[in-house]
Amino acid sequence: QPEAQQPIAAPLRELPWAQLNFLHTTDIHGWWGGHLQEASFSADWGDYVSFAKHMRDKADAEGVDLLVVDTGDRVEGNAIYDSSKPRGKFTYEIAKEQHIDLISSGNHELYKADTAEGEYYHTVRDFQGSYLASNLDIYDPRTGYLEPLAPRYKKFTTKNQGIRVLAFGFIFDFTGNANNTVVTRVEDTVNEDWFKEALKDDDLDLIVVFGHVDIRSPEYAILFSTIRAAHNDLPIQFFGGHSHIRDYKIFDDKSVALESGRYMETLGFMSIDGLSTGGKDESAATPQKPVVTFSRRYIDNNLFSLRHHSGKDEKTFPTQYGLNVSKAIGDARDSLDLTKKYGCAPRDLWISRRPYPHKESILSWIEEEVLPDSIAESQRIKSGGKALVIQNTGAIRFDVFKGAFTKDTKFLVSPFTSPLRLIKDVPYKAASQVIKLLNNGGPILLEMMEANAFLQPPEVTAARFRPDLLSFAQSFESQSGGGGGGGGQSPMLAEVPALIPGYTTHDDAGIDGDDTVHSKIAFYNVPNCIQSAVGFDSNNKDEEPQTVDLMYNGFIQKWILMALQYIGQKYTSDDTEVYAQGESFTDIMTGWVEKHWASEGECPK
Ligand SMILES: Nc1ccn([C@@H]2O[C@H](COP(=O)(O)O)[C@@H](O)[C@H]2O)c(=O)n1
Repeated sequence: QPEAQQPIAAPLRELPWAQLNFLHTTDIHGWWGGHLQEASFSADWGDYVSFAKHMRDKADAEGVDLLVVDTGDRVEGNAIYDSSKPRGKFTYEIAKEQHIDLISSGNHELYKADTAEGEYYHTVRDFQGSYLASNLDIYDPRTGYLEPLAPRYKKFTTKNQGIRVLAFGFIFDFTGNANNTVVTRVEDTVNEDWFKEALKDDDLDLIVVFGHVDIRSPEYAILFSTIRAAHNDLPIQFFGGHSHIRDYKIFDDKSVALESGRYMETLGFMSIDGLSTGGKDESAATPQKPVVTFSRRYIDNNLFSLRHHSGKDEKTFPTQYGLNVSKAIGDARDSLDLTKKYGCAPRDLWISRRPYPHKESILSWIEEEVLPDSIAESQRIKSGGKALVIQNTGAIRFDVFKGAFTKDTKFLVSPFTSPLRLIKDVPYKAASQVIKLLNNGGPILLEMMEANAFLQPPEVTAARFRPDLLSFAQSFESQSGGGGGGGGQSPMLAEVPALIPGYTTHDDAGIDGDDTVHSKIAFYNVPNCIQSAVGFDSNNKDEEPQTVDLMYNGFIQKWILMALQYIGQKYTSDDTEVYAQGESFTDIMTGWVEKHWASEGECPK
């Protein structure tokens, strides 16, 4: 994109090409334009189209194969999707310009009935032959009959090596979908006849399981053990998503899983050597080697990396097709007026690069400034009312960088449309317990685990399977380096001068997965929810009110009501109402920025 930052040269690790190679994206969430404010991730979907073309050409020239995979959550999280009317107006047209061999749905394609229909009418059709839905059905909007959203599985033979692949496309055991789709639990799917039949095939060289599933989840554990029981020596390659992190899991010596981050930051590269091949004809068939070798690389999505890995330069990298896609993205951005400025952010605000609470925590900013200032303007507070306002941290999707706070920023931080809701005059003794139940273990958290529904940012939720992700020990002051954090550097990387802060992934294969050698960024735990007291000081016992309005993001209503029930307060959804004719947190935050950060002209650097 014309406004994107220039990529910065950095030490790179090469791509480990092999007999079968994959490019993998996941959790793009509408970031088709890439990251305009971050040099490390400044390439866009058009650049990825050019890159994939060069990679396919290279594979063809060397007689190996390349498959392109996307594992869902392409929607919600960026103004290109969320601010267009209808939502998705540009997204489907942009997405379909990439050639994708294996594609599946995420949970964000299913939260709303119209988004699932968008998937059915656009993406499933645009990627016919590639889209799989092993455990996902939709009520056909034309007939009303429940049908698979797409074929359950597919078997195909790769173009150059003649590798016979059986592929499945899954979604995790998601329970928050609208009622026009049905997700079958993975533990039930593996007992369905079609799944057992599909596995009864001896003419296979590889099974690929791809999906919107955390690679360390129980769902993938079940799929691994079921498939391994049916094929004790067959290589199985998993691709996952949903937790927004880079990760690689080794199931056994012939099965691994790759997860490739989020928001167009990462292009996952995976390769396998030593597979048997059925051959394009029988005489070309080859047996599986005694050792099957799997390798992975997480590519930072910027032009420095993409040019290097495709062996191209500034002139030879862009294809005409890729340039057209980039232009279409730019035109969409212009037509949505995404550079419209609401104000100037005076400092960086981070979701998890700073501890909470902290002056540079976006959660502290919302809790201490945005919500109290904004809700204090309401008639009920002005006329002496008091409120507790609860916001789930997972609804805050991205950091704010010092400088212009634009329409782009608004939707990156808070893309969701849920209105703020409230229950009037809840006894304070009960209302003040709710946040504790939502944050501190106990029955509500068990219910959330059971429903696979979490309130934190996904990358923080991911840490439940990976405690090493978190920088627990350090205090912010004790960390080296400013802007990028820098806590907990490994001795090896700390000795390399002037590295750019970025991903330093530690996965089952070690610490050499990232293509770009970076210095480490701190990553802190955050609570499920934050809470603001409005109209009184919650730290002053003398100001304790009798009752408060309990306000919350409408997305978490189920959990608020459940928490109240546990405390003995029997409220139902009939007792709730929308705040300010349905104003969303997104609108409230933007209004606050316009009022408090307004500024004419360029923002100070
Ligand atoms: N309308 C929505 C949808 C989701 N969230 C929060 O997002 C987090 C999960 O995100 P994924 O990308 O992993 O699906 C989770 O914390 C949800 O609470 C939301 O606030 N509003």
